[in-house]
Amino acid sequence: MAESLTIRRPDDWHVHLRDGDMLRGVAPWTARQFGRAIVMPNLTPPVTTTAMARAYRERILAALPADADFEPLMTAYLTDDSDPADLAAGKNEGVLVAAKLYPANATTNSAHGVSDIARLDPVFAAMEESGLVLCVHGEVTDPEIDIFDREAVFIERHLERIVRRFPRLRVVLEHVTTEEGVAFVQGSGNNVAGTITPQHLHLNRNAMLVGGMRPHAYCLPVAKREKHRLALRKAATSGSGEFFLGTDSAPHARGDKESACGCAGIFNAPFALESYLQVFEDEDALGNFESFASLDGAAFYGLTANESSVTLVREDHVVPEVIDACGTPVVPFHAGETLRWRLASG
Ligand SMILES: NC(=O)N[C@@H](CC(=O)O)C(=O)O
Ligand SMILES: [Zn+2]
Ligand SMILES: [Zn+2]
Repeated sequence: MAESLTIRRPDDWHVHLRDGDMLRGVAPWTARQFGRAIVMPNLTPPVTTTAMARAYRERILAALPADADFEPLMTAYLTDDSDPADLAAGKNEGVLVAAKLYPANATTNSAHGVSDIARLDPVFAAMEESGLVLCVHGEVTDPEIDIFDREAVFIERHLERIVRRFPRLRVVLEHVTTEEGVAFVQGSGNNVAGTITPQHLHLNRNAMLVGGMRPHAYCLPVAKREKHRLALRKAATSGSGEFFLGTDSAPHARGDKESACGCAGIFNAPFALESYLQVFEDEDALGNFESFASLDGAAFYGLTANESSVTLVREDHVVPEVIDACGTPVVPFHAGETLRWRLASG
């Protein structure tokens, strides 16, 4: 039984770092584990332009210790008014790495999202041309569609068309939660990939709803049936390059989650690697962990893997019940549970 594991320093291909005090409270947790991260733009107001992404990048760097070994990779939030020329310029100037498609009102701070996706075709064309990656929150918001079906329907209604129409556009189906999502990524060319969160590898919908409603297990897309969780575990641990690590760490104040209308999002940044690693060990796939965490995402984004490394050691530890994010209490994923691995050095 392996007692320690050393891998290239991993990257997080989907994270919410927020802004202000919350940013200062949570960004160090991500920078501790990851060399780079794709930073989501769903602030209020959202980060919609190259200039806003540049300014946000500066705020992130200012929120971290000067010696942090961390590079934020910036994204722009697509809206009905996105300017293809500005996005292409952002990519060419090295400010933007990706742009994010949120269907309007799909998730936290997505009220400005896109109302008619087909109208964005000129934007997708400019992204395909300039090499900007399209990151997708893949859920329809049609009130007729059951929340547990929203990912599968999004793929049918929108994603298949986008991928067919823009065959050179690199597309990431973020936080895949269904076997349909897994099959879509597997059935597409190598310009299409998926990120998988730790929570969707650990939790099914029973974990959220049986024996009491657990707001800290609620995120979007919502956890699905057990068969979907099993499909995700298989995809993540398979060693294929098309699925890679994206935590979707999404902190909300404890009071906003433990509420009559609780916010969606799970704060998993503090022990994300430990959480994923436990899954790889349980699936007998420790040998594929480095490729999922540290190699495949970089390769997809056309970046080289990090030079430095991190070591995880086998050591039981209890996850704190609450973490103080510069004055805001936030409940971390696995709060109160014992994890088997611990990040030793980075
Ligand atoms: N995942 C979530 O449940 N919430 C995210 C938004 C998102 O990624 O959809 C957030 O910003 O809080
Ligand atoms: Zn999302
Ligand atoms: Zn997210």
